[in-house]
Amino acid sequence: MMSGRPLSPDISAECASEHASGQSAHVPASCGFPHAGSGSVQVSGLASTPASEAAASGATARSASQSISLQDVTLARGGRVVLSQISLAIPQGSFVGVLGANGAGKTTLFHALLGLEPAVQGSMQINAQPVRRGHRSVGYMPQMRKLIGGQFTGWSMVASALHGQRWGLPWYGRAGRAAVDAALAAVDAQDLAQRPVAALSGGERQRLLLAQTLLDDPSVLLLDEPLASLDPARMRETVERIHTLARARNMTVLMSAHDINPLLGLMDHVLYLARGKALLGTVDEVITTKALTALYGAPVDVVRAGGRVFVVAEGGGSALQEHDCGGCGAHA
Ligand SMILES: Nc1ncnc2c1ncn2[C@@H]1O[C@H](COP(=O)(O)OP(=O)(O)OP(=O)(O)O)[C@@H](O)[C@H]1O
Repeated sequence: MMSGRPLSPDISAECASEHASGQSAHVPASCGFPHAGSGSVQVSGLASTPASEAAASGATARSASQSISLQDVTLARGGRVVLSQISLAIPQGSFVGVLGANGAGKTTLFHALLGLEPAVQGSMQINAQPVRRGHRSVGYMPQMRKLIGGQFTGWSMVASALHGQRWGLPWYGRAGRAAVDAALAAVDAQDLAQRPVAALSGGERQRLLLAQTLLDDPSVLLLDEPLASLDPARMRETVERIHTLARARNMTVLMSAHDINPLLGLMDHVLYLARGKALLGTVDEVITTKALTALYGAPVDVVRAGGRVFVVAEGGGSALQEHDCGGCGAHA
């Protein structure tokens, strides 16, 4: 078994030199290199098919019940391939944890599904329609959330996502106001409506941000690290809240995270990104030493202890980094 020393805070230099040298056997799993690769895609479960099989069988992975489907999709940022020839299908109503080290491509994937980053190749559908920008059935909580300052109240902050204006002033109308009230109620945040956002805790702000994503009653929610900055108890509470909402509304949720543990028992599936590839399946299918070693192309150990899961790279260091979790210990 491999030791679990915490990751070096400055792993980027180590990753860069390993990558430049072309060595793969000892590349720390946490590097998550953008990888032009051979196009091999490892996807399991969920009616997902390796790209080659899909092509051979003529399967298109499209059906009305599929919420998100990707066929042979390659995504790049800044001219570098981040995800290569990914094919997968996620049924409506699935609660999916999107995992991967820094730079693995979680945000890139979300941006692509939002129509913000066109695919280099391949096709993407949401609700059987080609992905396009401004899809109202897709709710999105971005990773970098600037603190809204001043005396903005919780209600105003949620309402600001409605984009209503009249005579240069915010104008939401009766339906808009009702939508804001309903969204606040959905996340149990009515008590935050009249409080200044600047005076709210991180967890309370997260509830308001979640309320914003619900305004258009989306069928798909993309949540980019919604657990960042939360303490472990708040993390679990947040995941449970989102899970309950998703089940009640039959929403598909993709939630990126650096720690799988707050999601355990609630996720239907894990989408694990590494080295330009994706592995989709249940926790028991994906979070295994064999599956992750194959995905990373380097030895990775999955350790289960005390009801928690730890993914440890060879030579120590967690394959996934903790996020704002000082002293949590190395875990996936
Ligand atoms: N605007 C950009 N221009 C060029 N490259 C980018 C840009 N944004 C991201 N990248 C690169 O694309 C790769 C994937 O980044 P992405 O943000 O999707 O990763 P991530 O899995 O969300 O990482 P993290 O967990 O750190 O948020 C990284 O190598 C990153 O440096």
